[in-house]
Amino acid sequence: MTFLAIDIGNTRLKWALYERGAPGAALLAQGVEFLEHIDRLAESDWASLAAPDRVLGCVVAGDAIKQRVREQLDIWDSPVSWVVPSPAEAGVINGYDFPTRLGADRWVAMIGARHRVQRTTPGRPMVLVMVGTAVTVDAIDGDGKFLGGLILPGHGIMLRALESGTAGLHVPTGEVRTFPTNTSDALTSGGTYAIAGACERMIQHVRAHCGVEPRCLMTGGAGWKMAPHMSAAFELVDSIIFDGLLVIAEEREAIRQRLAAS
Ligand SMILES: Nc1ncnc2c1ncn2[C@@H]1O[C@H](COP(=O)(O)OP(=O)(O)O)[C@@H](O)[C@H]1O
Ligand SMILES: CC(C)(COP(=O)(O)O)[C@@H](O)C(=O)NCCC(=O)O
Ligand SMILES: [K+]
Repeated sequence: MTFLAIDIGNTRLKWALYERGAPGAALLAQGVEFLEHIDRLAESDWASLAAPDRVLGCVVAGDAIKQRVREQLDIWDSPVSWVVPSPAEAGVINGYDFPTRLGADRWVAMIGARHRVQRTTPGRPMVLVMVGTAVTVDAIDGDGKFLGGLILPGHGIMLRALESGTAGLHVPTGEVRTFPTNTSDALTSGGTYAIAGACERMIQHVRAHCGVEPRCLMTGGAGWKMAPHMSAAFELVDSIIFDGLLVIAEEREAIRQRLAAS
């Protein structure tokens, strides 16, 4: 039962093919495509893959992009589903005012992260940071309840906003410095520490609310840029969204089999 997991963000599509749809399954192939190039997946990366038995995706890039990916998936007859955030799934309770309005990537990542935390430090609250096009900083308590989260601009959006709103900030990328002494370093450091500061605040909020030190996990395409500059110890786990899709796939298959047997 091979399983294709797909994560479509606002910048890139990430995919991973597993031997089966369950946590710990062997990874058979994976790839990344910028959204500009997704229309060639069927004739490039996916052309050499055998049809997966199941496909599960999460998408936050909008309906037009989703439709273009559906067309690429048409090379196979595989059943395709997309995750829609619900009030509760796979051990996570959705605290959003309107649960379906939560980003599907955040929901799936929280499920993946919760399972990782439960395996090793059960009952620990956590702070989950995703550094992609945007940055999200989400809090989950010890019972698996999503308390709420922050959304802020990612590095690229922050820089473009500053460039377009000013006359004097068109400069090359700089370095992260404690005391930046040129415009490039000031911009790069400002963005990095804005994100780091938001994470620190959320850690304080969770600590105060739960009375326990949270576990801190980080993922996303730009996570490696942020990780060295965090003051708390963050575990960088690239696969959190795929881990969440594997957990959801396994749960849904178990439910399907129970229904079929009854
Ligand atoms: N080698 C790289 N290729 C693409 N993006 C990168 C790379 N290194 C860092 N990034 C950063 O990662 C972000 C994309 O991360 P990703 O998690 O794929 O975002 P999204 O899920 O929003 O599509 C880009 O906005 C960019 O800032
Ligand atoms: C916050 C996001 C834009 C992050 O997207 P990304 O950076 O992964 O492309 C996405 O999760 C989203 O569109 N969320 C819907 C709104 C919400 O979560 O409240
Ligand atoms: K994402």
